[in-house]
Amino acid sequence: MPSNDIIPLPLLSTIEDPAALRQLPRAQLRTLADELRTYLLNSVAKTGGHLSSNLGTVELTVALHYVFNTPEDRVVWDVGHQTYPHKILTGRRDRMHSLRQFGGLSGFPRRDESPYDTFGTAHSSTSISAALGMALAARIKGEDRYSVAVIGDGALTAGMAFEALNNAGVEDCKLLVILNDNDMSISPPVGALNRYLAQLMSGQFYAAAKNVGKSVLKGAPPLFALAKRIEEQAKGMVVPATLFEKFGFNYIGPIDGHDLDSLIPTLENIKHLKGPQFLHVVTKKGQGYKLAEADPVAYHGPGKFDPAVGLVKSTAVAKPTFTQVFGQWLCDMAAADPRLVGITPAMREGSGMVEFEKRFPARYFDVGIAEQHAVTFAGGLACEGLKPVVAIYSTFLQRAYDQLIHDVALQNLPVVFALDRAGLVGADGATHAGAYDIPFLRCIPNMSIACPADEAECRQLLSTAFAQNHPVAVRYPRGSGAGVAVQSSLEGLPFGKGEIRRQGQSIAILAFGTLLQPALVAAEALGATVVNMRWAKPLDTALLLQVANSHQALVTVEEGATMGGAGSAVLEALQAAGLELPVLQLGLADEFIEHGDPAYLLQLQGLDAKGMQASIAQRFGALLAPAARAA
Ligand SMILES: Cc1ncc(C[n+]2csc(CCOP(=O)(O)OP(=O)(O)O)c2C)c(N)n1
Ligand SMILES: CC(=O)[C@@H](O)[C@H](O)COP(=O)(O)O
Ligand SMILES: [Mg+2]
Repeated sequence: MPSNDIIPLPLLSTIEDPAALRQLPRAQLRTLADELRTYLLNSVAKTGGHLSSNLGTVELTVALHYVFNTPEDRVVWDVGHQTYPHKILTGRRDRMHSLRQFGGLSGFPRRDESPYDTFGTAHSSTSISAALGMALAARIKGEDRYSVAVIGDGALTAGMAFEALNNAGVEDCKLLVILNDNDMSISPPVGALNRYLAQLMSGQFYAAAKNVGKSVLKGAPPLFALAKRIEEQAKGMVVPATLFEKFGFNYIGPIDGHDLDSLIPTLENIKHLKGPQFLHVVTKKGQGYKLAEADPVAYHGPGKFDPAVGLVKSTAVAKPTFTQVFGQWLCDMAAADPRLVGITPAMREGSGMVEFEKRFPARYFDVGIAEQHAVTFAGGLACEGLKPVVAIYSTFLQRAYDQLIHDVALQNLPVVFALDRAGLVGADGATHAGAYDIPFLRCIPNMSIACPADEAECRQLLSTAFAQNHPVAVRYPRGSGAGVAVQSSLEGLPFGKGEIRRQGQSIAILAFGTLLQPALVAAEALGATVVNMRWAKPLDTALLLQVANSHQALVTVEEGATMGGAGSAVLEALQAAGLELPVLQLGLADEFIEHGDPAYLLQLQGLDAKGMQASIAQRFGALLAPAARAA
């Protein structure tokens, strides 16, 4: 397929903002949506990004900006991974080539990027709460505008979405919740809600009302109101109210989310209704690009590809990622120990659990986007003598903090947390960075935190964690590491023990996790000692004190927030031992770190070998040998 530079996009190229879109005659919107889809596909093929969800929201985006007076009317996109069409129509078309790259457009809505991005999202299931806040603010301030939340069927499974529905259903405000139901999360959706939506869709008990509704929705508002009453009577007689009506919403749908002739009149009519409205829209993930329609999972977040060819499996022998190392360990340990159960909150692929599900279906639990539930559920399993492994991205564990404390740690339950995406993640940026887990975990009693330095240690420390009788988190980053060969043994490393990796003098670098590799390089130039600490909690205090007593200065290194992190733990331990020794803490600065190439971001944080060397030389230059000072 030719690139966007040479594909003629006569209509799309005239739309610099939604006001221009609203000037178009309705008859032209189909053409606009087609051009938008073409542009989107070509653009994401060049940058990589969340493709299939965006292909599925093209018509909905056109319809929303056409019918509503954005940005006066507020549209909040849940997760926000489906907002590329929205970005293209709201003045950012020409910057799509910079998507998810350093200094470029974010892959998610950002209030500082555009007034049309009404709320920052990326973690799911926040849209209804935020839109309700906006709707009630409008009511309080006497402003006449609509607030719209667009939420997917996957995101709707989270408790937070239901907390918001529960609150919204009794409020008299201009709130519209649009359920974008594509019958997919990242992987196939799970749970009873999904079954219920399928039932609604099957139309078995809703067909009559729906048909009445459909003709009504195309009519003028007064007619609509009349027919709505007929519809309600019909529903009252023959069908139970939907779940959403029980919550106090006026339920409308399901309607075809790719049919602008359904979407636009329906939305126009909804604008005249009073009270909270719930519109059920049915879309297809990957719509309009056959390969993505056939495999929406693979095209959920692909890298760059040629749209004419599609995704191609690389034949090069690649280093295994930490995720793969975890996935293999999980299967091996499950084969060895029947007590092991694996839990994922809707991240089967990302967390490396595809094979585990195939081999151990009875011990595999995808609980949906429900991190809080996942953690407490693990607690329950552990109470009964099972050994739960919760595979969860560091950033998403933030959701389940109280559950971690109250339901697991306080009861000292043996749950293993396989914390993937610890540290910087790259293209997803600040919302997804696993920057805070060491600080937020290490203050919890009973909790331990392992920080493997490479792939081999990752497997070993998972085994160590699994052998404990209390909660342990093993944190490892996105992608691959040093490429250290992983052994097939399930033997663990000693609990809470580090090791000296390089013996130097004057200065000792204490590395926590994968930054051990650049630390070794920096130490070579500086003549410094390097300690692979392995555990942020418990700290190997014996080793720490031994090193502290034999060096003049310490440097701590971690890919996580410096504030309150492993370096802080070292300071606390030194203080407790009454040792006064200068310590330089290297880690992520007290700022949100934007999207970009992870290696470049680490460099900007001074966490590559050169950066570490420079910081150490600057702070402790006087302690270095003259040759090292000059290097
Ligand atoms: C709290 C949280 N957990 C997990 C994720 C990862 N995640 C992003 S999109 C997604 C699936 C969302 O499904 P749905 O809302 O139906 O949108 P679709 O991808 O189908 O468009 C998941 C699990 C997240 N962003 N936030
Ligand atoms: C939107 C979202 O939360 C996920 O799709 C996320 O972007 C996946 O990240 P990984 O690519 O690291 O699995
Ligand atoms: Mg979905």
